[in-house]
Amino acid sequence: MTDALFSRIALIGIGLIGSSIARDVKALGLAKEVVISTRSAETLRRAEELQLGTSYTASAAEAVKGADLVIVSVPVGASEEVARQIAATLKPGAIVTDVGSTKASVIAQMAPHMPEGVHFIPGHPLAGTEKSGPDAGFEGLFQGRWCIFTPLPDTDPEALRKLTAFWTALGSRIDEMDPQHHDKVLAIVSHLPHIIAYNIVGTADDLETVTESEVIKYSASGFRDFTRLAASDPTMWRDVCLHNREAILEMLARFSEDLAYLQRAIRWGEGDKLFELFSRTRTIRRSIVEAGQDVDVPDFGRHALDKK
Ligand SMILES: NC(=O)C1=CN([C@@H]2O[C@H](COP(=O)(O)OP(=O)(O)OC[C@H]3O[C@@H](n4cnc5c(N)ncnc54)[C@H](O)[C@@H]3O)[C@@H](O)[C@H]2O)C=CC1
Ligand SMILES: O=C(O)C(=O)Cc1ccc(O)cc1
Repeated sequence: MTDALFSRIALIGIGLIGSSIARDVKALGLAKEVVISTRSAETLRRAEELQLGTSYTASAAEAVKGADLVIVSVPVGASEEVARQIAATLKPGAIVTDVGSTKASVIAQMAPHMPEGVHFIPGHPLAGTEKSGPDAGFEGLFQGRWCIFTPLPDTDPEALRKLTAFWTALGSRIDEMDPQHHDKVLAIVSHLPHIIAYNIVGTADDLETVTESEVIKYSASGFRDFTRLAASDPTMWRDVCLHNREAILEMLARFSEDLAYLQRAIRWGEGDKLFELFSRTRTIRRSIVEAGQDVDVPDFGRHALDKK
């Protein structure tokens, strides 16, 4: 049990990420009160059944009243709507943060609504799974994972220190970068892999020769990993694609170019080119494993999930 870092925390959105935060806050005693708010009445009721907080309200404006820390965990496309709802009732001196997978767009949506005296610090925990909703969350999701902050230029160092202490208590390692850099890096390491997964599973499904039963029957291979990613929440990933458009399109263009190179090498039987690339990528995988960043399975948090 850690000392309470905050008197009152408001969690807006209580799906996979919000509910995982709630579980950790409760287990670690990081706040005296945890107010939960979410748009859907059914999800709010489920959060209450799971006893994820100390009080529950459908109104985000009500939820943030008197809160020292507000964490917005909604699909990135809903960020502005939430910012508008909470702006007038935020406590002076409160820290407002988010967990969205894209950062420049979230800042553009939320920062203009933040009142003077409120500390808005955008964040992104690099931890999650393909599941969604309050039942999908679990204690320890953020343990050993990166949490990236993209602070605005005039960010109060004391507020940043408090938010760092919060995520550190959840077991995260903290990094800071500017939002544009974040969006480019995440486009290649997270957004593209999901888009590729959605695409390859869609293509397989469209192929007349690969019937549904064959996909299931033979998926105990690399394809299975793609189907896990392709099972990720459609609303969340629609929003990521629409709100990191430029960086994703840039990375997709590079990806397509490199794929064309590979295609050409296969067509012309250029085995040396294929061998050179496959050797290079194998080295990358091995260096990740050696750096201790591998979790045996290539996804975030799978260990903890498997234990459930
Ligand atoms: N799923 C993942 O693995 C990760 C997701 N993220 C980011 O975290 C955020 C939340 O994702 P998840 O928890 O996975 O999603 P989720 O679908 O499990 O939960 C989303 C929550 O937001 C609520 N919500 C939706 N629109 C709302 C609105 N307008 N006002 C109030 N509540 C609203 C939903 O009722 C639900 O409680 C997203 O921005 C996502 O990009 C970040 C890291 C990992
Ligand atoms: O399930 C997986 O493999 C993920 O990649 C989870 C994930 C999804 C989105 C993020 O912004 C961060 C992590």
